[in-house]
Amino acid sequence: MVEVKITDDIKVGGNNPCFIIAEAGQNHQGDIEIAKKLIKAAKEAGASCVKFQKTCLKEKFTKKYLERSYDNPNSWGKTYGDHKRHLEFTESQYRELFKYAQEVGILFTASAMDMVSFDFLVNIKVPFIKIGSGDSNNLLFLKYAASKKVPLIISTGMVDKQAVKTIYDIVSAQHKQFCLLHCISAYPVPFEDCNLTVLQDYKNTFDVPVGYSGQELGTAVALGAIALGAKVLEKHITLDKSMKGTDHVCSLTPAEFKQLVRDVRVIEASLGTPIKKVVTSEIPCIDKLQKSLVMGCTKNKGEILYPGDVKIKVAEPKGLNALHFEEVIYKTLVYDKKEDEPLNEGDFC
Ligand SMILES: CC(=O)N[C@H](C=O)[C@@H](O)[C@H](O)[C@H](O)COP(=O)(O)O
Ligand SMILES: C=C(OP(=O)(O)O)C(=O)O
Repeated sequence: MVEVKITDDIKVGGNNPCFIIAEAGQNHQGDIEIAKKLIKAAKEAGASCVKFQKTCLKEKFTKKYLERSYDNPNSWGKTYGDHKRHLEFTESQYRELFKYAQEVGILFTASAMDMVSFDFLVNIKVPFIKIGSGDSNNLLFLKYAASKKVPLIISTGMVDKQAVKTIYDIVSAQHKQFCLLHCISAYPVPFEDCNLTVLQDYKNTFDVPVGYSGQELGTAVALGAIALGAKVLEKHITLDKSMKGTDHVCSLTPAEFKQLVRDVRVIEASLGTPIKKVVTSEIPCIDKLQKSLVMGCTKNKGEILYPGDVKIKVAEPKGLNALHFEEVIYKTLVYDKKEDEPLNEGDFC
């Protein structure tokens, strides 16, 4: 069973608890104080890690793309470049946030949106690096990232299964310290597009931990992902869904995130074993309400028990488990029995 080692104490996959990433992304509005509040909120919500997005704009985008007009209610500038420059923290701000997260006591990382950002994140020694869906077709980058031998969490939005296989082959040729996240890149994702059962296919196909990065509204789908075996879960976190920015609408508030973490842990605890058996906690109910075999009428020693003579009731004291009904009928009573008396082994032959 492949496990991905994030720190000496934290491993992902196998029987380890689901690794829950609070994706602060760019919900900080370009304001480091809001970013710190998001880090704190992620910690208080019980997330395993808080994550931002690191971009070197001229590495990720062409000049022309950065010059294109970005005129919409979520924009922080006239052009896409102005918008992204407003949202991008400097390297020294990243170091400050990393340090703050350490003080708060939560793992900190970012998605590397390009090779320059990847190198920076390796350099500051984040515990793992996320590669977002924007790079799920960027095989050159994935190969480069894999060659650096740091743990990776790779999202697979915007591509099909064939491409995901290629990602798996490229990265696993270098090492198996990576996870693959099923993801649909829409903000928000319509529920009917989530295709959560892809997770089962990923589990059957790939020999690395799989998880889910969800951009749909609410927490129900994310919880479904846990039930389907997600070992990593990523959801956006925001201080306020009505803030300006593309991702706030499909993010969770700190209170919602906290509830999500609690619910994830409940589902994990409840998945248990696929072996159906009677468990200890059922014994009081068995004693109180499970039915057993009793006499349906008064009969004497030597008489035959016909179907109507044996009843199934909640009884005190109990008779044989009612599952044995068929084994009792047409047997001969060894003792006299009154109506409602329990029928036990040894009472018939
Ligand atoms: C695919 C991808 O990178 N998606 C990211 C992760 O989910 C998003 O957070 C984008 O950065 C965000 O939606 C971009 O918004 P705008 O373009 O308004 O800055
Ligand atoms: C784009 C990202 O993630 P995802 O593809 O999982 O939404 C990211 O983490 O930057």
